[in-house]
Amino acid sequence: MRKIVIAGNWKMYKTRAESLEFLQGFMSCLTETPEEREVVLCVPFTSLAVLSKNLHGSRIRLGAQNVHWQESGAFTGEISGPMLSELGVRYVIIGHSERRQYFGETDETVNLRLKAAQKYDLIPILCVGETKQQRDAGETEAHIFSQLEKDLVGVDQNKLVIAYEPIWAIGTGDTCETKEANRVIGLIRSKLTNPDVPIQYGGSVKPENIDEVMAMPEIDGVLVGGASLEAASFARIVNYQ
Ligand SMILES: O=C(CO)COP(=O)(O)O
Repeated sequence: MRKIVIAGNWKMYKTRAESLEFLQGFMSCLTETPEEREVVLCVPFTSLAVLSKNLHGSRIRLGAQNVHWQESGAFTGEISGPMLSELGVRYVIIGHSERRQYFGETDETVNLRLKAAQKYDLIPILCVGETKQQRDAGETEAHIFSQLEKDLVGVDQNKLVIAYEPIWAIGTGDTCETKEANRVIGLIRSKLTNPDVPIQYGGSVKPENIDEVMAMPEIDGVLVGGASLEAASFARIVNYQ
């Protein structure tokens, strides 16, 4: 059976104090959530330590938003697998479209980061997705298949989550039609050697559309940006019907 993974991607939001405040509110809303749903908070590096300390004994998992492929070295501004593992981090987002677009991340570096994450016992959440231009040109499938082919070379599909995030649906309020997201995710699954890899949908997921998204048979969870920043809103998403 495929695992359900509901993850928040806080991006570059929340100070340490704001993170702690969120956690207190969020934990009080989580009591009813079915145990089999994995709940993950992918937070800025500066909030990892304080959340790790306060998550002790909780079923919420901690996630980071990037990891370098070397164990240590002269790589200013980067973070390594052992640094994250030591803090109790279990998941790490890799290849988010914002990293690919603004920070020169390529399929080659994404591949290196995926393998490094697994080496240090972190479960990577690999993000793939097309631009509006690619969609309009009918290139959605070709683009995503090319990303998967390059990104997944040598990656263990037993320790992996994939997020389908159409770039045009991120932060725009313009959600991909749930049936279309379900179709693309089915295509992604057809390219994997392990059909049980959880595949999430990401892009303008909010309390108003979560039930419809999660009713789709191919969708195994969500990667949520803006709506994960507020405790009640993310709790409603985690507690989908
Ligand atoms: O990029 C995203 C999650 O990684 C999606 O962001 P939004 O939910 O704000 O559209």
